[in-house]
Amino acid sequence: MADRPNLPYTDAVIHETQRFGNIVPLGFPKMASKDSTLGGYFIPKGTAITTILSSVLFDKNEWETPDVFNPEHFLDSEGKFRRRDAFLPFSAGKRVCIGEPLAKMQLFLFFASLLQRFTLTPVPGEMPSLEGVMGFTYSPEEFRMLAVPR
Ligand code: HEM
Repeated sequence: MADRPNLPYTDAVIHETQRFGNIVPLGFPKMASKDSTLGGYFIPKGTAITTILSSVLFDKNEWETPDVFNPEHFLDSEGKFRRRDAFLPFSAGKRVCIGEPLAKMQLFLFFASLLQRFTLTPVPGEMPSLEGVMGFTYSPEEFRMLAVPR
């Protein structure tokens, strides 16, 4: 496992953006290949199943402020990055996202470089909506923002 990048707050903001952004709320449908029991529920062979990652990314028992964008979810009392078991935007288990390491590396490199060069702010009077658009993925409504060179 690679070391964590040495910018804990940036790292925490990116993780919180992934948690709050919840861009793959429903997984790809699967089918139980044999009779199984999961969490006390009997699942007969042939049952169609999908994950609902929103249920864990916004779980009130896991997150201090599940419905608020709060990078502190990923910081300990000394400001160091802390992993959270409920951070599962790439799902988990056998069918976990195969692109997770690549996506994480790119998100960090892209946003760290962007934020080193620009200050991003909303256009005055045009606060972006937090309501997303549901399709195959959950994406933000179109919005404008200002990128001011630092
Ligand atoms: C922020 C970026 C990404 C997110 C949030 C994401 C999320 C996910 C999730 C939740 C799944 C599991 C879906 C399910 O079966 O329930 C998945 C599967 C998958 N992802 Fe990603 N993904 C991302 C980027 C990528 C990238 C960059 C690649 C390829 C380079 C990739 C390739 C795949 C593939 C091939 C699967 C299917 C794996 C399997 O069923 O065995 N993803 N992704």
